Amino acid sequence: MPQPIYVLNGPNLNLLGTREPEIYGKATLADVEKLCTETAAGFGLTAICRQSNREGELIDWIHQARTDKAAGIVLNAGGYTHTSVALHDALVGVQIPTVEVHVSNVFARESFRHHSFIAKAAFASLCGFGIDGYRLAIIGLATKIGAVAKA
Ligand SMILES: O=C1C[C@@](O)(C(=O)O)C[C@@H](O)[C@@H]1O
Repeated sequence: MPQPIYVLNGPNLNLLGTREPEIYGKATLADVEKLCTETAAGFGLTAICRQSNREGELIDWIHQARTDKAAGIVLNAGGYTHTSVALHDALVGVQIPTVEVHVSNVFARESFRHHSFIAKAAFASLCGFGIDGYRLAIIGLATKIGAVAKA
């Protein structure tokens, strides 16, 4: 079985496509997950895609990623980005290379979005590329872990 990477989306990202489309665009979570699955496959990786509106469930999946020997995590923690010490601690606890992603450019928005508890536990952060940020995150993660693009 190809090596797994976890793609985790947090609260309200199930509403992508209908939620504030002027900020988040019109693509849906299903579009995000398809993009991630295809991009990961291009590097011989399997994207395990999950979304939850609950902090504890996201933490459980971060722990699960270690059990599954995941090669990496792509995480859009949504609003928990700006509040969750517990998600930060989970990422530090599992020591799996992580990329933080945001659909919107959080630094061009309200000041309460300018701080991320995830960033300190991630090796890279991407924001403002729309859903293409997930594709870019997987390419960067693949490079970091030495996964080779399939011909
Ligand atoms: O829910 C979200 C989505 C978000 O993570 C993004 O993808 O742009 C940015 C967060 O500030 C916000 O709470």
